Amino acid sequence: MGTRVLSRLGPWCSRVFAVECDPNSDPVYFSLSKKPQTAHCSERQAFENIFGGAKSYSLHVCTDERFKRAMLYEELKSKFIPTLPRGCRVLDVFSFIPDVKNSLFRGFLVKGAADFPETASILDELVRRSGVSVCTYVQEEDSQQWWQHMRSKAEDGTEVTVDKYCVVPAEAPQHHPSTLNLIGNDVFYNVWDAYKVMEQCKEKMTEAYELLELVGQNLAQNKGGRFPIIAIEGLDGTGKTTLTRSLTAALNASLLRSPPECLSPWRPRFDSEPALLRRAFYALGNYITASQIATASQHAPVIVDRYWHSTAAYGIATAVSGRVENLPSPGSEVYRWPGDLLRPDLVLLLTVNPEERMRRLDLRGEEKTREEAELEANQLFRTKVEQAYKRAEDPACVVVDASPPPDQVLQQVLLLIKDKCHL
Ligand SMILES: Nc1ncnc2c1ncn2[C@@H]1O[C@H](COP(=O)(O)OP(=O)(O)O)[C@@H](O)[C@H]1O
Ligand SMILES: Nc1ccn([C@@H]2O[C@H](COP(=O)(O)OP(=O)(O)O)[C@@H](O)[C@H]2O)c(=O)n1
Repeated sequence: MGTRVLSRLGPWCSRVFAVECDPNSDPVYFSLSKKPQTAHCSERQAFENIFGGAKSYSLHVCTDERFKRAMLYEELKSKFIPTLPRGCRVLDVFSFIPDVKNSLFRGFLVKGAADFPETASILDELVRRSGVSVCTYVQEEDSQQWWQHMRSKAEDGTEVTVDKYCVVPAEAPQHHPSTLNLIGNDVFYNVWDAYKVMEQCKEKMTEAYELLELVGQNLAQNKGGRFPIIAIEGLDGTGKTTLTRSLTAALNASLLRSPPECLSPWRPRFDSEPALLRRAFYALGNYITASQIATASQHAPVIVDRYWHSTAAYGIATAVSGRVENLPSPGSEVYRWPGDLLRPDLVLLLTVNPEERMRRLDLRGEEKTREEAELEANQLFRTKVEQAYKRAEDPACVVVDASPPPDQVLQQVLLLIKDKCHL
């Protein structure tokens, strides 16, 4: 178990736990105590709901190395969880120290596992894995209290219960736990932070190696020319491609995109990697696009189809679970622009209502990225992406109603550009 982590981030028993049962309501929060404490009836009911009538398990990825943490989490999610019998219910569980950045460990609560003996043996196997801790939740009959047993393997291979704590109710923290690790895991605020992530997999992935080479060649030039730079943002299907094309013709501009064309062949590969790598890929793509913008803006206005705000808005909305209210509040540092990335002069956020967006996507009928497919199925996620866009600062997004016909949207945008960029 991650002793180094626990010494840096405090002992296990000082952590708070959050179990998410339903994305539309608050998680159930609990902490640990050596001494039993009496819980109110409603709190006992909440524990009953999350742990169920029989023994439950929780798995926590406990390492402060972000790369290892991302890989282990993905492995549990994609390889281990699908092997559980259908009758088991799996809930997301967080363990964290309130208000301490980067203290979040993600994991899973497996409910109903005791009904399937084979599940217990699979979970037992995980006790041996470095970076993963396994706990069981047991209700003591006489006291009706739930106890968390933290398990490990002794050196001779026999299983031992290392520690045992009473599960007690905890207050909801001020900020949702899923916001604690955003910086440096889901959003990168300088090129080197994303670069370091990519470096960790360059031995195993030739795509990562080649991407790093490209970034290295494109970093020198990062100052805009004398022509304005206009980024067009919005959810898929809001009309970005249509508008960027007509705008480029109307302004005699250069059209660029993020990720840039040169990264297109590697995109499917990174889209199927764990979130940390996927985010690092898109973050680095912005720096390559920035270098192309720097050159192009010396000769003509530049239109960019998606840029940094897409990377940040999708990254934040994917990582922050549950309700829109769980997003970091407006003004939070997560909505800032990276200091080392070429800034656009104007960012336009295209918005249309969900029905119209769906109608347009159906008409287009193309293949979608996995993230876009999830987005389509999930109205809550879409709302979070749009909210994150709207909270971006310096430059903020100027919201454009993109529901009128294409030509009207173009005229509206041309007026905006004339006003803001004096073109
Ligand atoms: N203003 C508009 N009114 C009606 N349909 C539109 C409009 N803009 C785009 N479309 C259509 O909607 C679909 C999605 O537009 P597209 O430009 O590809 O969006 P995005 O690049 O944002 O995913 C396309 O079939 C396009 O022809
Ligand atoms: N600059 C960018 C562009 C895309 N993306 C990611 O790419 C996905 C959307 O890209 P896309 O190419 O499907 O979008 P459209 O250009 O089709 O609207 C989102 O899921 C984002 O996570 C990003 O992170 N940063």
